[in-house]
Amino acid sequence: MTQDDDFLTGRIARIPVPDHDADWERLTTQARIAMTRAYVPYSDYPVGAAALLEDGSVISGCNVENASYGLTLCAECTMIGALQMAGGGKIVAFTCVNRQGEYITPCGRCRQLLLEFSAETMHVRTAQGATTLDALLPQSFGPRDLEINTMETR
Ligand SMILES: O=c1ccn([C@H]2C[C@H](O)[C@@H](CO)O2)c(=O)[nH]1
Repeated sequence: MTQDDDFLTGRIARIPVPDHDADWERLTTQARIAMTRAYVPYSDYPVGAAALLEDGSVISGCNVENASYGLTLCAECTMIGALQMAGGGKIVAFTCVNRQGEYITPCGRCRQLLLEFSAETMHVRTAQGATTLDALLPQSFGPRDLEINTMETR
């Protein structure tokens, strides 16, 4: 097993925030793999999301649509559910891609979902490059305002 395989399966500790294109590329690979699991009979727009957690593990998700269109779960939603089911954790880096492998930025609701499980320095890779969740969701209201530690709630 190569170091890349270890990264993809979340078995090795990583630096807190990807500094290098190669680190983002590995995370994006996980998002692309997740995208292939999407259930998108209505939009035909598959999305995959992947997050690197503080402990070095990687969690991913795909969008899951519904005949009642508005009930669609974005890839970020299923990823956050998977994160909690896997024992919780804080996200230090996140990325999201479409079928073409292009970076897309999370919708408004999903920015708030991500905030709930974010490390304070959480970075997001967008088509414009790496940025912070704070930049995508300025003046936010989240668990830190309620002095809730997301790791202590389970
Ligand atoms: O960040 C995003 C943006 C869109 N979608 C999904 C929702 C819907 O299934 C499809 C088209 O909007 O893309 C996501 O999963 N994540």
